[in-house]
Amino acid sequence: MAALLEVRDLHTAYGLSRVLFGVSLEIAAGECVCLLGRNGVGKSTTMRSIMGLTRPSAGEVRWKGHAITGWAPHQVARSGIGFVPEDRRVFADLTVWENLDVARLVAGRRGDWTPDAVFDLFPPLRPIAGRRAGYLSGGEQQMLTIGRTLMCNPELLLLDEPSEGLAPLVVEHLLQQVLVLKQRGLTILLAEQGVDFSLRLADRVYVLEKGTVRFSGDSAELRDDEALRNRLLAL
Ligand SMILES: Nc1ncnc2c1ncn2[C@@H]1O[C@H](COP(=O)(O)OP(=O)(O)OP(=O)(O)O)[C@@H](O)[C@H]1O
Repeated sequence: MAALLEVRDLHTAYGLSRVLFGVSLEIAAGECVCLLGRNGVGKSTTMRSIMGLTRPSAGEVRWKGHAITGWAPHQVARSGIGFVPEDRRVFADLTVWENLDVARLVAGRRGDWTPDAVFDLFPPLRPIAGRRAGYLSGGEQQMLTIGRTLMCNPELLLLDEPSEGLAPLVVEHLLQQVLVLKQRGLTILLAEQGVDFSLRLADRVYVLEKGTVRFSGDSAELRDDEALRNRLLAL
């Protein structure tokens, strides 16, 4: 299995506060991989380190066989990695459609995604295309943030805690929509605390604990072994 993304022995700190202590992981093209683990174990920091938003102090990020460690976030994005951050940043004063169109203008990557294709994936956004994004619900904002990232035509999508703070029904819809992306062959790295959400989506998981990988394996292994799940995730 040739890795599309390879993270090798990543160490990252915020000032003097060390957060990652040698995280390594791999994702092959078309895979959906999940980073699982409790609050504060370093899932977001791993994603931020991949994106170049927080510079690792040691280790390497390789994308399609090339080292991209230390690249600026816009260079990483232009190389084909899209990031949907935890805090769902939308341009509140722009309409839904404008939020999507802006992404197309800055993307600099050719591909199939258009606002119309995003509305096909997320039908609830179509009737509110003219509404300012600041007035959307949490679920609509999450769809828009994912849609905006898709407009940059990524080959790998990093999704940070997409289900956080959303009602169960909204999470279920979101899960179906991410499954569609997976079925279309998009490679996905997901960070989640929601174990059910993750295990239904992911092919493989990495469980993080205090900035290290405590377990890696097939999702089915965790799904079928309650004792292992309890031990790793202390549910
Ligand atoms: N900008 C920052 N400055 C200082 N410390 C930070 C910063 N961002 C995160 N941290 C700390 O780094 C640690 C790991 O945080 P991180 O967000 O990567 O964890 P996480 O597993 O994604 O959890 P969460 O679900 O809370 O996002 C935490 O102790 C957090 O307080």
